[in-house]
Amino acid sequence: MNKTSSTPSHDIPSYLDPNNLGPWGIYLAQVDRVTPYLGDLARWVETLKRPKRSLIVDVPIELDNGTIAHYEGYRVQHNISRGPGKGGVRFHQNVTLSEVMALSAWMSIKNAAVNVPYGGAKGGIRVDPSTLSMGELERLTRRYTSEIGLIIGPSKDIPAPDVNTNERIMAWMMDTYSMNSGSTATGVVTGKPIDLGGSLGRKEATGRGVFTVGVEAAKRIGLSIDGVRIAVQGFGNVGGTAAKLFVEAGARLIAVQDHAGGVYNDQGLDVVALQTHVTEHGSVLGFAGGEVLQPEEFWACDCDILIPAALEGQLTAHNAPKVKARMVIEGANGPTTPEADDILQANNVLVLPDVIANAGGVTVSYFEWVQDFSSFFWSEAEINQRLVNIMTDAFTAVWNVGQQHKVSLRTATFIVACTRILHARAMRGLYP
Ligand SMILES: NC(=O)C1=CN([C@@H]2O[C@H](COP(=O)(O)OP(=O)(O)OC[C@H]3O[C@@H](n4cnc5c(N)ncnc54)[C@H](OP(=O)(O)O)[C@@H]3O)[C@@H](O)[C@H]2O)C=CC1
Ligand SMILES: O=C(O)CCC(=O)C(=O)O
Repeated sequence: MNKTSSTPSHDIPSYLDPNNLGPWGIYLAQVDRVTPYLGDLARWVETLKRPKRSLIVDVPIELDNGTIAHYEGYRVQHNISRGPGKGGVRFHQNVTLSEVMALSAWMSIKNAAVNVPYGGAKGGIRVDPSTLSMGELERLTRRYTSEIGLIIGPSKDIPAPDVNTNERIMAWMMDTYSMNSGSTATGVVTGKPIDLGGSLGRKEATGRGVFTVGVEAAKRIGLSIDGVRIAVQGFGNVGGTAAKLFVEAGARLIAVQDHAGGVYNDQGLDVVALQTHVTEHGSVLGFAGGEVLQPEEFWACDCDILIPAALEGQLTAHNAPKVKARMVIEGANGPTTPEADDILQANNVLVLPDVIANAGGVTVSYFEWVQDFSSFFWSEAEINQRLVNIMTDAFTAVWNVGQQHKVSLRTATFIVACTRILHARAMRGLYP
C-alpha cells in the first residue's frame, strides 16, 4: 500500500464510534476527562481509546430438542501493556460488543489502579442462561472456550466469573482449555472451585473490597458504619456479600432491588434470611421480612450508602437527583452515567467508582493465579488480609490524588491508572 492511500493515524474505525451512547461512549467520555492530567503521557492517550484485540465468535450448540442454536460471543483485550489480559466473562441477553469493549477497558483501569500486573480484558455471550438446561449451558461454555482459545491462556489472557457465570462455568472453561492444549492448565481462569486450584476468599472478594473501600471512605467523611442505612441494587455475588459484611459491621440493610423487584424494611432486612429466600425463589420478590418497593422508589430511599451492584447505566440524569445517600459505592461496573456523576457531585454525594470499589475480585483472582503458578496455597485469613491491605493502599492513593487535583474519585482513579498504563506503553516503545 502506498503512503497516500494508507489510513490516517487518527482515523476511527466504525466500531469505535466516539458518539457511541452505550458503555463504550461512557468510557471514552471518562478518558477525555482525565487527559488534561496526564502531562507528557497525553500523547499516548489514543492507545486507551482503541482495544488491542476484539474477537467476535459464533458459538453453535445442539439444544436438548435436537435443533442447532447459534449465539454470538466476544473476548476483547483492551490493553496488555502491563501484563496479560484479565477480566470476567458475562452471560446475558443484552451483551454487545460495545459493552464488552467498555468492560474490558474498565478492567485495564481497575487492574492498574490496584497495581496488579495485568492488562484489561472481558468476554461474554449474548444469551439468557436461565433459558438453557445444565447440559446446554455446559456445551455453550465449552464451545465458547474453544472459540476464544486462540487468544486466551495463563500468560495471555485469564478469564474469570462475572454476571451469570460462576465457579462451575470456570471449571468447564479450565477443563476445555486444558483438553485442547494437552495439559492441565489451572492458571487459564480464576474463580475456579477450590478443589481445582481456586482460591479461598475469591467468591466473597469483590463484596469484601466494596466493604473495605466503603469503610475507608466513610471514615474520611465522618460517617459511622454502626447504624448506617444501606440500600443495595443486585443481590448476587457482589451485592449479597457486600450487604452481609456491612450488616455484620453494624449497618442496617433497608432496601434491596433485583431484576424481578424490590423489598424494603425501615428497621432492617434480615440479610441471611433474604439470601436463603433468593436461593430458594431466585429473587427478593415475595420476601416476608419486608414490604414491596417499587423500582422508581429504590433510588430515592432514605439511606446513607447506596450500592449499585447489578448492571451498567442504572444511575442516570433521571434518578440521580433523587438520591439521598451521602455515598454511592459502585459494586457494578459502569452503573453511573457521566451526567449522573455530575449531578451526584453537585449534590455532594461521594461516588466511589467501580474501577477502585469493585477491584477486590480481580485482586484475589491475581492471588489465585499466583497460587496456581507456585502450587502453594494460602490460608483464607492471609488472603483477606492481603486483599484489605491492597484495597486500602490503593484507595488512599486515589483519595490523595482526588484531594490534590480537586477532582472526583473517578477521575482520580483514572489519573493513577492511566499514568501507569501509558508509562508502561511509552517505556515499551512502538516497534517490534
Ligand atoms: N463477580 C465479580 O467478581 C465481579 C462483578 N462485578 C460486577 O458486579 C455486578 C454484579 O455482578 P455479580 O454479582 O457477579 O453478578 P450476579 O449474576 O451474581 O448478580 C447480579 C445481580 O444483579 C441483579 N440484576 C440483574 N439485572 C438487574 C436489573 N436490571 N435491575 C436490578 N437488578 C438486576 C440480578 O438479579 P436477578 O438474579 O433477579 O437477575 C442479581 O441479583 C456486575 O456489574 C459485574 O460486572 C465487578 C467486579 C467483580
Ligand atoms: O477476577 C477477575 O479476573 C475479573 C473480575 C471482573 O470481571 C471485574 O472486576 O469486573
